[in-house]
Amino acid sequence: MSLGKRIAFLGAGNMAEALVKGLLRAGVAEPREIVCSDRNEARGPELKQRYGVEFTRSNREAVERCELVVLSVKPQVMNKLLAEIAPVLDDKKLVISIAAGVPIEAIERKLGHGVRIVRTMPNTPALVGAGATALSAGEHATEADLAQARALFDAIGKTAVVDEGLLDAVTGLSGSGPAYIFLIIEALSDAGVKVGLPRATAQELAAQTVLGSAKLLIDTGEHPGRLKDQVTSPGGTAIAGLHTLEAGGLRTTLMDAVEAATRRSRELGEKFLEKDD
Ligand SMILES: NC(=O)C1=CN([C@@H]2O[C@H](COP(=O)(O)OP(=O)(O)OC[C@H]3O[C@@H](n4cnc5c(N)ncnc54)[C@H](O)[C@@H]3O)[C@@H](O)[C@H]2O)C=CC1
Ligand SMILES: O=C(O)[C@@H]1CCC=N1
Repeated sequence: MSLGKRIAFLGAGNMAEALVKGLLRAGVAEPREIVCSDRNEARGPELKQRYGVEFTRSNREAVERCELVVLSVKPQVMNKLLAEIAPVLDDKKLVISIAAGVPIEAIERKLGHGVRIVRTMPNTPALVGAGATALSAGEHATEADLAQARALFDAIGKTAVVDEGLLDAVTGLSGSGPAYIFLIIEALSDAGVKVGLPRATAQELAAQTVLGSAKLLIDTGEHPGRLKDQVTSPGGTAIAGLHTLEAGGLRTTLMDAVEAATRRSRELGEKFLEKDD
């Protein structure tokens, strides 16, 4: 059922579109309750045609028409956006940021103190109702604000409330994680082709194996190591494959990747704080 709130998306790119589609799919918002704004005019007809949502090139107009305001531009243009919308934002509106790295304090400073902010880090599988989002409330956001923001993201996947200091780590793991997993699926598909499978079959088997393994882990609550052991017969095929992955340093590589992305999220935040234009 619709939450009965009008939601503005300021910056209607990839992540905003994933959220819009996920929210409509879940039925928590009606198309007429969603107002997207983007400086790229071409997004208007695309989004209207795909989802029937409202579109404007004016960020201010989108803010004025909505109770919930989602900040969904890149961190690099956030300061400009905040300066533009500050005059039309008051404490009656709830601001939800999805931007990597941008600290709540910096948004509060730009928008004026007292503004109610929930900072989040979603991911693109929200588009199909399988997102993973972490949320953190700003100083002036109430319990009800956090619950409201959480209800939006609960409709399109799983949520967790964390301290703001952990959001860079979330960005490194689940925010950026779909990119790692798509790379892995692409690599497994290539591998399937290398050992003789047709491309389409290889990709279908690779994707279903990732989906099925995640579902098995979540549904059973088993430790991943135990589930791995169940695939691994003595002297069999899986242990031969695992040996090669260990020799190639897959675990370390994944840890390094999450660490690098976390670091980058922190850097984006620091740059944002330095650049107060
Ligand atoms: N793509 C992803 O997987 C995720 C992205 N995010 C965050 O979401 C935000 C958006 O990322 P994407 O959607 O990937 O980027 P994107 O580049 O696809 O979308 C950004 C949109 O903002 C528009 N834009 C730029 N300046 C604007 C302005 N002044 N006013 C209005 N619109 C403006 C651009 O035309 C573009 O359509 C970023 O802050 C990113 O950190 C968070 C989680 C995951
Ligand atoms: O690459 C990025 O900056 C965004 C944030 C999380 C995923 N993509």
